[in-house]
Amino acid sequence: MRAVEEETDHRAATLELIEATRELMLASATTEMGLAELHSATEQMRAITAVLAQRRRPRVLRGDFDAPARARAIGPEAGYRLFPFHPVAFPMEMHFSESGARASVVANALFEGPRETVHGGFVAHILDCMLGTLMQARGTLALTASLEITYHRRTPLDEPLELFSRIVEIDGRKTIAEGWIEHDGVRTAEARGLFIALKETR
Ligand SMILES: CCCCCCCCCCCCCC(=O)SCCNC(=O)CCNC(=O)[C@H](O)C(C)(C)COP(=O)(O)OP(=O)(O)OC[C@H]1O[C@@H](n2cnc3c(N)ncnc32)[C@H](O)[C@@H]1OP(=O)(O)O
Repeated sequence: MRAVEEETDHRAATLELIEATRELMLASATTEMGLAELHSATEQMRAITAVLAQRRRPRVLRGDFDAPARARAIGPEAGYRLFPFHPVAFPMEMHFSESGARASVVANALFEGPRETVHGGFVAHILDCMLGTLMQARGTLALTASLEITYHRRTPLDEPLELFSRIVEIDGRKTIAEGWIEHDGVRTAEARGLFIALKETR
């Protein structure tokens, strides 16, 4: 067991490590350096992996469940970063109002599907995050029961994207939420999700 202060330092250091990992993933996937640099970088990366893998936890670190609700209580000026410890999750920071949420993102080359376009699976991931985290910010522990995505037009890479979500209807344990992505003020994709509040408490 680590002491509380050490734990805080360890999480902060892990955040930096994950940020560096994201940068490494993008650089690796897009580098045009020569053979010698590629072989050397591969060797160095394997050495780093060997060090880190000596002691591992079974799962990726998670944030505190109540953190989005705390950000919502402060207001839209407070940002909540999703999955900061997860290099594969789409990096985004949400801002909550009384009725909804928004975020501003840019999708880089790692998220490409069709040429110059965000992969449809990542579009769904982004929108599920916008809806699901809004539920979480409202203090509801719920799972996505269904998620319908409509792809109106291509969502471009390397361009500013605006994300939105809001609650449409609440009926007992069932909540319908919707979200959308805008580029240059035009909707590229929309989502409508059904969320079921779990019976069990956390
Ligand atoms: C790439 C890297 C990623 C990093 C990611 C980090 C992840 C972080 C994670 C963040 C999370 C992000 C979000 C995620 O990714 S959530 C993950 C994806 N979702 C799941 O895995 C959910 C799987 N499903 C279930 O567990 C159960 O089916 C649930 C819990 C949803 C309901 O089972 P439960 O036994 O509790 O409920 P019930 O049967 O008593 O039904 C209750 C009511 O609901 C109605 N109903 C139920 N289902 C449907 C349906 N499909 N359409 C229409 N209606 C439906 C049903 O008719 C009834 O209505 P009524 O008769 O009362 O009127």
